Amino acid sequence: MSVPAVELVGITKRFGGVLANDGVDLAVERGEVHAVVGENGAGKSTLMSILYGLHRPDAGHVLRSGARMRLRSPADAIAHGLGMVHQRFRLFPGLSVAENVVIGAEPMRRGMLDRAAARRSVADLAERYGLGVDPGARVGDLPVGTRQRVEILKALYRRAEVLILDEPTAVLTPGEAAGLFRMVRELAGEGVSVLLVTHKLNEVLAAGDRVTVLRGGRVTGRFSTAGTSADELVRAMIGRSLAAAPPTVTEPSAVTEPSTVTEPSTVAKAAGAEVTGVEATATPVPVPGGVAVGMPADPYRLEVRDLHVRDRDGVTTVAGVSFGVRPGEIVGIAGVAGSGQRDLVDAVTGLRRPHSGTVLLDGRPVTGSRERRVAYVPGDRAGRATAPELSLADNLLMGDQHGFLLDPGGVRRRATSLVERFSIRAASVRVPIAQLSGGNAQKAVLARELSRDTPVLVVEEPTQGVDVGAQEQIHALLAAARDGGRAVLLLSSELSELRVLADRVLVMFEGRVTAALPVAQATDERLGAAMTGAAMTGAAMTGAATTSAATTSASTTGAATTGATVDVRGQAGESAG
Ligand SMILES: Nc1ncnc2c1ncn2[C@@H]1O[C@H](COP(=O)(O)OP(=O)(O)OP(=O)(O)O)[C@@H](O)[C@H]1O
Repeated sequence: MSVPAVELVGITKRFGGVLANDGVDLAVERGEVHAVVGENGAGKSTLMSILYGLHRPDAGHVLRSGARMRLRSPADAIAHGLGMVHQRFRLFPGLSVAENVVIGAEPMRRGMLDRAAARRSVADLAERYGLGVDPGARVGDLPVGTRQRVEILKALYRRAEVLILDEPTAVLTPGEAAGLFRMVRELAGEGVSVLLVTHKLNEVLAAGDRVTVLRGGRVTGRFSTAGTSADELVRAMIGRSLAAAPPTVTEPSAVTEPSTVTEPSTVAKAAGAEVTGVEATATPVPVPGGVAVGMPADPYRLEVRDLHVRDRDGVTTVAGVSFGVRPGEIVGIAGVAGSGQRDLVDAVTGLRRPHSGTVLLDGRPVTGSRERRVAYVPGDRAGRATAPELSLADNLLMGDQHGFLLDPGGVRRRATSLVERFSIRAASVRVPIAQLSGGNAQKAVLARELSRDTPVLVVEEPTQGVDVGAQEQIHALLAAARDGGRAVLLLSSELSELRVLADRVLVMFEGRVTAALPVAQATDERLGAAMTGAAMTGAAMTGAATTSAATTSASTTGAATTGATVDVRGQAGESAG
């Protein structure tokens, strides 16, 4: 047998009382795609960080082509031919692809950056590995999938022969993910070894050669992907099959208050805001107690009317979007990154003031804080959802502090109960949330927001970075929130997730809704076509008409104009609509 390209031997790493890696052995052959899987907190990131020189192990060592490496920092790892592509890219948006790739290792000519040489070598590399990147393009103008290739090019430019990819498809569309894996296979064919950390077992089985499974810091399985099923991997990961023991879930906070408004606004109807062809097919959702919610006749809990949002540079990112979400309904939003869905969510949650248009909760336009009526799980967990230096307990309470100000015992009790209910793994509720594994921090945010007693729930990428067992649990919780009568707006780049959870799926492209489909009609083909603007599907026809109809209506109908402008200027909007 050949000498492995890299070999981790007996790696042990503790963080205080937490044993993150416990005598881990892992060998990666030259030209092999080796997946590392395991539930949240299993120790995958810690192991990769040790390999990349970001953490020092307490015991064990790392061999490169059979020779022991000294890894004091990433610079040592890079010098030994290792490269890592993190989930959060480290690129300068204002610089070109070539400048980003060579930065820190620039070709110089008479003391100056040799731009021509930089472009040439980046173009050569891109060509050699079939990366399809224009070296002269400005990184800020590139889609996410292409930015990721720039990160990979950066590593290859530094002569990486072992590439660590940390959940590389978390930010990619299905098409981009397929492109990435074609490229990964190409790289492997050229002799590059790829370490792939992911929660997506279909990717592991499709793109990997071998798999190492971690659980509680130890290796619990080694597989060749040939002849291995996803279920075998799951059992090694979580100790059971997924179907064997579905989690029992109780709705954390059923919303019982009745809606205050009984009719969707006539203005909205006149403007075509109700996407009729699709609404009529909405299936009633039975709930315990025999009451059906989500009936076509139910008024909207959340309604968006002819919303326009502009970014800081004045560019329109949401261009006339209208839809409603009824109690007991999950409306999914799909779209390639940058299609306006993030700004739409910002406007719905009150984080961004729309340029025009209205957001209504239970029929009333909202202007100020939505904190107490809209629970929100942001996609950008580290940036928006948590205060990293605060404890897990404090983070579990954020937004709900008032009741607990004088009751530290209450804070701890509530936190402990959420930790149990959501199976959050942490040494204690007192540790800073930054010390939790990515998936466990994500579960904490979901626990906090799902347990808040709000009629509307807005969730972005709920299962990004969480393990398969937790994915199942989170899906069950979202379904329970829906069945308890909440209106749920779900943004997800996982089409399969939208299909499992949503009652209807809206697709956004260039700031508009290009498809509005009941879930039964939301095939990959239809969604894919709408995501690239190639087709207008189902009620999107109406949706497109909605834009112009609403504009006309807004300019000719006094009530509509009032509704829109009152909301935008932040004046008392309660009487409008
Ligand atoms: N800097 C740190 N300080 C304290 N504890 C840490 C630190 N980094 C990781 N841990 C702990 O080590 C354990 C392993 O975490 P790690 O991030 O390696 O897991 P993971 O398998 O990558 O999880 P995920 O899939 O959620 O990203 C967890 O219990 C985590 O809380």
